[in-house]
Amino acid sequence: MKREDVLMEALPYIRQFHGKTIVIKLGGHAMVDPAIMNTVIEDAVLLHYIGMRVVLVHGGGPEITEKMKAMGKEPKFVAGLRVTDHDTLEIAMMVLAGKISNTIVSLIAQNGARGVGISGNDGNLVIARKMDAQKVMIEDREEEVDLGFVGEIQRVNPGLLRTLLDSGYIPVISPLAIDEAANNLNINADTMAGELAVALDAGKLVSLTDVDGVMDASRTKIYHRLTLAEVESMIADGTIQGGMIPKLSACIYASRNGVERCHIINGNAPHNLILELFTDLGVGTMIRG
Ligand SMILES: Nc1ncnc2c1ncn2[C@@H]1O[C@H](COP(=O)(O)OP(=O)(O)O)[C@@H](O)[C@H]1O
Ligand SMILES: CC(=O)N[C@@H](CCC(=O)OP(=O)(O)O)C(=O)O
Repeated sequence: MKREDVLMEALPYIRQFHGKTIVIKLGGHAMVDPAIMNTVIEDAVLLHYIGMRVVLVHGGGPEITEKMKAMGKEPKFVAGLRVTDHDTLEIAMMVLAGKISNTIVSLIAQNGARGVGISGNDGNLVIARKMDAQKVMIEDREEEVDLGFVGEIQRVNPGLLRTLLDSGYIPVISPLAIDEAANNLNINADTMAGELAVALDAGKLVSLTDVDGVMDASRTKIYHRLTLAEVESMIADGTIQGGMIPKLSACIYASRNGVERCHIINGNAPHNLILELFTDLGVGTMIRG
């Protein structure tokens, strides 16, 4: 393709996205290589400079798991959610709101923009309640498992985010929330990103992970376009599993509540974010209602 054709393909998208809000979720599995992570932030800063209102929500599951193991704790997940006791919550807060948030904010500064790291508990941004015990099958019996300090989001007060965006900052959000009694709660980062996208009337929700997009059951074929009905049937028949479930549940929720497009892309290949947004075919999976 000629260089001018590349630009011409991108220009209509640049015009279309100007002024729109985009919530970008950086999965823990998409933040393993610092050099590629830098290209993701380069892309996010580019989107900011072409006039998009960029909000970053980060995960950090693998790093929380690593720190738990180093402290002799065995991580446990139920339906993709981490069982979070008091010590695990402290580790999650250190890793998410401490190390990862600060790393992303520095990368934004290195790329010439201004990031502000906040958690869902800052300024009562995200109010949650402790999630009810979940039913799981253990051998042949159904048992209830208490997830501990894991939150179910009740409401979002996006005023603080709007103020930051209006002032030209890129907010970087850690997936923690606060309950009515001011306890901190651990939230799945994809769920958090979906809720924030809806609260901000975002045009787009993009989730960066470690696979190219939503794949078939044999994990050999990627789907570039999926409808909500197709996603629901792939969850029901078990094609979509594990950490992909909260990701796609967030897409379903966001799409049903006004977010125009949701994308799942691989964050481990350089510049996939702009390739997905500014090319006709894209590189990952785009979901629409
Ligand atoms: N149908 C599917 N297509 C692609 N990946 C899937 C699918 N079902 C389950 N997965 C798994 O979901 C994982 C991504 O979720 P997760 O590990 O939670 O990532 P992240 O830390 O980026 O949020 C993939 O690595 C893959 O193993
Ligand atoms: C309740 C719950 O599961 N919280 C997640 C928060 C981080 C996260 O979601 O990170 P990824 O996006 O990298 O998976 C956890 O503790 O792992």
